[in-house]
Amino acid sequence: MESAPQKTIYFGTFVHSLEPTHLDICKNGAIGVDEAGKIVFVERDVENVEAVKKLHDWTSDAVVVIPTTGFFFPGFIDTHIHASQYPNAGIFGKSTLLDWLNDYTFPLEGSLSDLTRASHVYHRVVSRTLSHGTTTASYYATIHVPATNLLANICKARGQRAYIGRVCMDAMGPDYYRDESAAETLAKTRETIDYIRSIDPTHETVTPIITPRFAPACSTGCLADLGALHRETGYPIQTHISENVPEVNLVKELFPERKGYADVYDYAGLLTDKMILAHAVHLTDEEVALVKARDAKISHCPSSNTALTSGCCRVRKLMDAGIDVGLGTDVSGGFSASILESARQALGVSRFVAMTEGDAAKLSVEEVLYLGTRGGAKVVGLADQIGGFDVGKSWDAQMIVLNNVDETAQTHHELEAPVDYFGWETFPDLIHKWVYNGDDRNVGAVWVKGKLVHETSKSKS
Ligand SMILES: Nc1nc2[nH]cnc2c(=O)[nH]1
Ligand SMILES: [Zn+2]
Repeated sequence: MESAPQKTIYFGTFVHSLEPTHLDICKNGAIGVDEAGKIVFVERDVENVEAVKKLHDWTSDAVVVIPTTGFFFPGFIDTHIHASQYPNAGIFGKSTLLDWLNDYTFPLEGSLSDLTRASHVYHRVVSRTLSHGTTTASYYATIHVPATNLLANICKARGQRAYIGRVCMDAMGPDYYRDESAAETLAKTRETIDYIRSIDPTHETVTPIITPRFAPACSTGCLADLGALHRETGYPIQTHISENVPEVNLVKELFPERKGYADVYDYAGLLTDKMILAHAVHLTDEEVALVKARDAKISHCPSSNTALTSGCCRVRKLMDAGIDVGLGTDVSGGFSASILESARQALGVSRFVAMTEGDAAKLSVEEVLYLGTRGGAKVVGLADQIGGFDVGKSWDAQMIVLNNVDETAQTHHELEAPVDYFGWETFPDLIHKWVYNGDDRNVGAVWVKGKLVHETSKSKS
């Protein structure tokens, strides 16, 4: 469901990250958004909408007022998600990465050669991520060009900003699910790039992303070709790195001439400021320095790292090194399509690290919200457009509504949301309650570029 954007004032409390440790909470705010979905003013301590309209010579009557038990928040950015794996979310048993790929993942991905099945899966995952407030996602599809192109169509039609990656793998996987050669990998990747260019030439909504699955799944020639394609086209790249120990050892075996895992990508010309590296759990100090030197980005995927017992990522260390970090759900290594769940898991994992390495490792609620929004925007290369409520940025936002349990209140929002608001909490406390207890029932509406892309039926009034 979409509606055309019109000049609109969003009125009420808004919350967004300014820096990792600074969450800006503005009560009685007013944000003006133009027909192009751009934020044209941000006012604080506003008395009423009429005063704001007068101040800005605003002629449109469109106003969205947040319920008193809610706030506008930037849309979440999922920096790493496998759209094709969504049917397996929650199915992984006691497996670890390499056996999980063979036993659960390749068979499912292979089955999406069937376009009817792919259509079903991709519609559902886009609906689900939008309902969780994800306004931008960096997707992995499969090796199939038609199904990958279909994912691009669906994201474009639904209005979700998306990076669409055709998965490249010529050195791993069953016969029915692998590229026959590096030449085939390159040709099919170009096909998807051309298709996405044809449906969205300026990449307003969907953008191709070059997607070598991970080093062990790609021949040296394939990686080099994709590095050259990146240089030629300037399109971003996504892959996995140092997720679990057997995988790191496999890379040492397969690429003995390279100094390490990060060097495999660097040598191929893939470790650039447009690279999103998922996981980065077991990077050495030298690799952290190399990632920083190349300004490559990291997607932290805590749900997945715990589910597949891959390890505990030292996020504090990465942030302290000055690396841009965002959050990824990594469905279906991760069991949930919600970035709010990833934020919660990031809090938990950082506490496990703190139990052995000291309190400095602990992330705060403010920090994980930063990673899920402004941090994620840097990771996907859209820091100038999304991630916060600044003039000039796009209105990519979600309306968060809490459940008002004050029986004497005049206004009761109808959402049966799982975070109870008693009325005596401080606003920062409410945010903490939302992060630890909230889910998609708290998401009343979602906008991308000013366009309504999701609304829960009960929030319509
Ligand atoms: N979590 C995860 N790691 C990978 N490494 C290579 N492929 C995958 C994948 O699909 N998921
Ligand atoms: Zn992944």
